[in-house]
Amino acid sequence: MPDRSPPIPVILITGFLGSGKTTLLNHLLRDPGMADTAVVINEFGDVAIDHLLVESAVENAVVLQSGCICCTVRGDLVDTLDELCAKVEQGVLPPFSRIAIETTGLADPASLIHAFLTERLLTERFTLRAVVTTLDTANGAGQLESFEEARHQVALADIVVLTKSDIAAAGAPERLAAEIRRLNPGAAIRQVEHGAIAPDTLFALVPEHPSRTGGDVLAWLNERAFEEAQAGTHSHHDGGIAAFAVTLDRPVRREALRRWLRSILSLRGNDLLRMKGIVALEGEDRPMVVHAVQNVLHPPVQLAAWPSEDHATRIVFITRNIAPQTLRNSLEVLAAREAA
Ligand SMILES: Nc1nc2c(ncn2[C@@H]2O[C@H](COP(=O)(O)OP(=O)(O)OP(=O)(O)O)[C@@H](O)[C@H]2O)c(=O)[nH]1
Repeated sequence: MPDRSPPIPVILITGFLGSGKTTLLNHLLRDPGMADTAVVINEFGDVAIDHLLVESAVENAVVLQSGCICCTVRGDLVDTLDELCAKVEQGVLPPFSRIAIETTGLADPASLIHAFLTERLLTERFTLRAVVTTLDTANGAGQLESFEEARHQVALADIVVLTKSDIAAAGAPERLAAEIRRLNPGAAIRQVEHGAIAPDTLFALVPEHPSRTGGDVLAWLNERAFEEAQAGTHSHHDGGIAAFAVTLDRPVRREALRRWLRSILSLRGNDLLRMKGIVALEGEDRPMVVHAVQNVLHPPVQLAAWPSEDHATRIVFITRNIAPQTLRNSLEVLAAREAA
């Protein structure tokens, strides 16, 4: 596959066991606009079943059978996507212009996201367009309370699709949406019955990752949602997950930012579920966009210009067992040192 072609977008569909991933995927694949989608379905256990349930694009489905995608992702994912590209080159499979990956219900999507950010064979050819998490409205609250995987799936989502509201108690979608906003204030939330949503409508909910060429950085950061979440009440069933925004009104030196990122990721990377920010650099009029998922830092991107009048540094965090004040303090120390 030529390296110069634009990266192929990847849609990651995750969500707890039975939450409606396959139902949603089937519906999306029925849309003519999704005809050139390759589907990768991860199975847990010896017997691959889910790919039999995906109705369309079956000839493009590739099943990872060597266990849970979240444990063995690197080799498997690279091999699988390689195999897919090779089959296209050999004319065995039709060309595709996007990939949809359905994970097992017990997958922690962090390892997959890591792979797409760090694995050269993947970063060269693919770009993660959206992480879509299905959450069963009837059972979601209990799953979030009992299973760390379910909390991570929600914390790392760009879009949470609330399924099965047709069979849930009255008020359940609103209660669950409040819980989701607390875990991941930046995620878009959409109630969908039996997977019935058009792909264009679904993906319009996610701004693309900002790059040198633009992108809606303010929508991507969605900092206001984090501030509102901070102001809200806190539950005792959150597994130590906190979502908050930190702002700094003094610019920081490029080198100091680099050191702060390195130390925070190496010391607390595992508990830093997600970090996104726009940073004012001392002596420079173009801000830096930073983005990390656990201990993996996406290469920082310097934007051509500030996206609005507000030139303050804003960083949003979703953390596990890290007090917001700890991160706030470390950033303030960074800024104060620069000012000294
Ligand atoms: N009533 C109702 N049932 C739904 C809805 N969405 C999915 N289902 C049903 O829920 C069951 C599980 O859906 P799947 O799409 O197989 O869920 P999944 O997340 O792929 O399941 P696993 O792959 O086993 O983790 C199926 O019987 C679906 O028909 C919905 O919005 N309402």
